[in-house]
Amino acid sequence: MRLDIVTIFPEFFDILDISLLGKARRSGLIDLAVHDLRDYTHDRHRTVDDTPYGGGAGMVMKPEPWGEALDEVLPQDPAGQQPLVIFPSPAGDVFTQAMARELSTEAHLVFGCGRYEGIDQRVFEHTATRARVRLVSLGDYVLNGGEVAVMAMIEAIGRLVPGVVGNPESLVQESHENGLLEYPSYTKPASWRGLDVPPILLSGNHGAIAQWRHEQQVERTRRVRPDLLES
Ligand SMILES: COC(=O)COc1cccc(COC(=O)c2cn[nH]c2)c1
Repeated sequence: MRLDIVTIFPEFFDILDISLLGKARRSGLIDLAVHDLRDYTHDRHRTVDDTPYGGGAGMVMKPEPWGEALDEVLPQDPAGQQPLVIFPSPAGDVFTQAMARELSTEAHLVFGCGRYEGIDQRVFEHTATRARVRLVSLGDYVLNGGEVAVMAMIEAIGRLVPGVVGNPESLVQESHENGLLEYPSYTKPASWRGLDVPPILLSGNHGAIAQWRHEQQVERTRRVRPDLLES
């Protein structure tokens, strides 16, 4: 999988060189490139924003730098499948585990990190003439920019790319993988500060343990996220 990120804070993504994704990058499973939007400006101050037409507070990201950055990142002659360009936005489709699973099968993802009051609307319109474009929301709150959202999405997507996580089994019993929240987990010691591990987990009866864990998932989901039981 090829990942490109366009941002005015490229150093924000240095952390992707370590941990799981660092290993996936070194093994060639994931090919990541970060692009500084300011490298596509031509004035002395490397300006990426300007005042909004129609007035109002704040600044809007200029279309020209985005156009030139995406000229470089998007294939000129999209022979194969068109890349998918994702812009984090409060106005986007909500990011879910199902979306992460779907996106983990893409060959080429491009992430555009907005800042200020947003990106000039024509960037989305023009990019849609040469790639698939999707606005994606992490939730109903506002961040100062797309970088944090992109980091979260890359982690959620990257760990689903075959080979990135050592034991694929560990991806199954997870919150949201089977539509339910995960069961509570325990490890040694069997008793800690007067708190004991549920005896069923020490019984060695794997059928009963699986049943208990499923019951815990349903009970926790009903209590914390009843909306997940409706779908
Ligand atoms: C139309 O989209 C744009 O112009 C993108 O521009 C911006 C501007 C500021 C902040 C962000 C980051 O996204 C969020 O705040 C966000 C995503 N999920 N929940 C909150 C993006």
